[in-house]
Amino acid sequence: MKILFIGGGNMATAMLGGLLQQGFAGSDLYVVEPSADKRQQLQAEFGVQVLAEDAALPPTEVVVLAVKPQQLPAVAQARAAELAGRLVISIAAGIRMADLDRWLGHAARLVRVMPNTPALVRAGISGAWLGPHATAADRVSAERILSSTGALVWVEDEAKLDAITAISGSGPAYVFYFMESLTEAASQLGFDAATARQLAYATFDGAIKLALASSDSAATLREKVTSKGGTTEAALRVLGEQGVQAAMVLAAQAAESRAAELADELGRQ
Ligand SMILES: NC(=O)C1=CN([C@@H]2O[C@H](COP(=O)(O)OP(=O)(O)OC[C@H]3O[C@@H](n4cnc5c(N)ncnc54)[C@H](O)[C@@H]3O)[C@@H](O)[C@H]2O)C=CC1
Ligand SMILES: O=C(O)[C@@H]1CCC=N1
Repeated sequence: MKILFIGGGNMATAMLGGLLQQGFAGSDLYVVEPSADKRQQLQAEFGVQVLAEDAALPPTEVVVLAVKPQQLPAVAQARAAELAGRLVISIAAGIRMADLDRWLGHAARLVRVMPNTPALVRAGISGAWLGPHATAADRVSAERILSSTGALVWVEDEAKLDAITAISGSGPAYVFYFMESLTEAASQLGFDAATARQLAYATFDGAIKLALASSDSAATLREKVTSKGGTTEAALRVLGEQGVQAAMVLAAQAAESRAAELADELGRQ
């Protein structure tokens, strides 16, 4: 299978790294990227075939649209004829199939995907939706490509990608926010910046490894830390009083609403 990426930024780099680790040959992977620096870097690091922005697209079975959402209308219109007949995988946030089809001027065999940045270290999770014109074979191809950067969850309708965006697409930022918050708490309890960071990061790392290795739920693991009348109970009481869990739910709902709004805004182009 030959795969062409349009856009050679962070997400394309993560996917290329994963594909090469999975056994794809650099000679079967192509990247269209306007930045000469990025092209040189991609070629040196991965041995992939690089092409300038206005180059004709080589014949590949799959094209991954990996430009920013705001760049996609122009890219889709410019590349419409060349994309006909190929499996198109779009990782652009907030670009709906109906709009992409309109810009292309034809119905694409599309798989829409919402990845996340831990893909950069092969620890991503992507949500994917199989468009109505894509085939069972397209689903297998997409699965092979997307699993190279981590786990994959299929959703049954396109709108569910907004919920995926709210949980795992934006989710790494929520985790980093909690990491920042625990680091700040450590600083306020008197540790220097390096020690505060070490204490907070190691705590997240250890807790996540423990949760993944354990058959206990997160709630049970939390209870196992919490001694009756002890320190954790005192801390969790404050988190409860401050409504942290309710705030998390509201935050994810806000992200989901914004995803739909963005798709409406971009779709007007
Ligand atoms: N960063 C994130 O957390 C997530 C990003 N995404 C999606 O992934 C897509 C790519 O995002 P990143 O890799 O973070 O962006 P990026 O900015 O790192 O990469 C985009 C690349 O496209 C190139 N480009 C611009 N115009 C082009 C053209 N006409 N033809 C070919 N290439 C062109 C740019 O030079 C740049 O290297 C976006 O649509 C974004 O919505 C999805 C989920 C999470
Ligand atoms: O913040 C955003 O809009 C994008 C989508 C998911 C992660 N970043």
